Amino acid sequence: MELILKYFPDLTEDQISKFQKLESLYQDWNLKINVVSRKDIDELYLRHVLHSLGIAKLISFKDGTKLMDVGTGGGFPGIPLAILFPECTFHLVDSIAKKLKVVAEVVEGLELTNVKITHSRVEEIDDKYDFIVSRAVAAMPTFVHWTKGKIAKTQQNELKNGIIYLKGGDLAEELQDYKTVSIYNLNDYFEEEFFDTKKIVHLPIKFKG
Ligand SMILES: C[S@@+](CC[C@H](N)C(=O)[O-])C[C@H]1O[C@@H](n2cnc3c(N)ncnc32)[C@H](O)[C@@H]1O
Repeated sequence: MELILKYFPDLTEDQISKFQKLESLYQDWNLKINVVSRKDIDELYLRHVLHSLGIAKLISFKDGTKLMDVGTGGGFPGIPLAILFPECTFHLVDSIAKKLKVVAEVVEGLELTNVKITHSRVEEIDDKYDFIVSRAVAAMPTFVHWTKGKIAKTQQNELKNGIIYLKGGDLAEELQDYKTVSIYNLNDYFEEEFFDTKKIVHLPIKFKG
């Protein structure tokens, strides 16, 4: 938890309490439904919570921003972002119901009122968002295809509406066709070795009505 405060020192009491509760909620639910690996549970705050919050080093979402987390799995990056941005709405989507059971329990345990959960493939979702966030779901061309038509026209934030994706490794080949893409290194924000290879990809998506 100190790790989160190290990089996000201005959290409210309510946010601190919610971040603290995450550990026991995930520990309990992970014993029943395994959604996070054992190693990752031991390093929940580093590998999941802080990694998810990396997005907040790139952009502080304006109140009212509408986001979807595609392939949220156990709730990452959606849950930590929903705690950090209580005035934004988060739609967490995954095609595997079992994982969403854990997400639902965590959302209930934290009394998060800005999170909606849907069991679906993202292709079936018919709505529009300022940003689609994600981590470790599909290669960018596939992901762009799946999320086509789901980005809102009206711009509320300085960063252009589109996809914000947490990715690792060498992205040059995967992203070569996207001329407007920006890549940010998470080790510019966080000093822990875990982030040395981790990046945030921002791909603005033009609205096509
Ligand atoms: C490797 S997990 C990542 C989970 C989470 N984002 C994280 O980083 O911890 C990938 C997740 O994407 C989901 N997924 C894959 N394809 C999907 C699709 N077309 N629509 C919705 N979810 C999908 C899978 O069910 C799985 O939970």
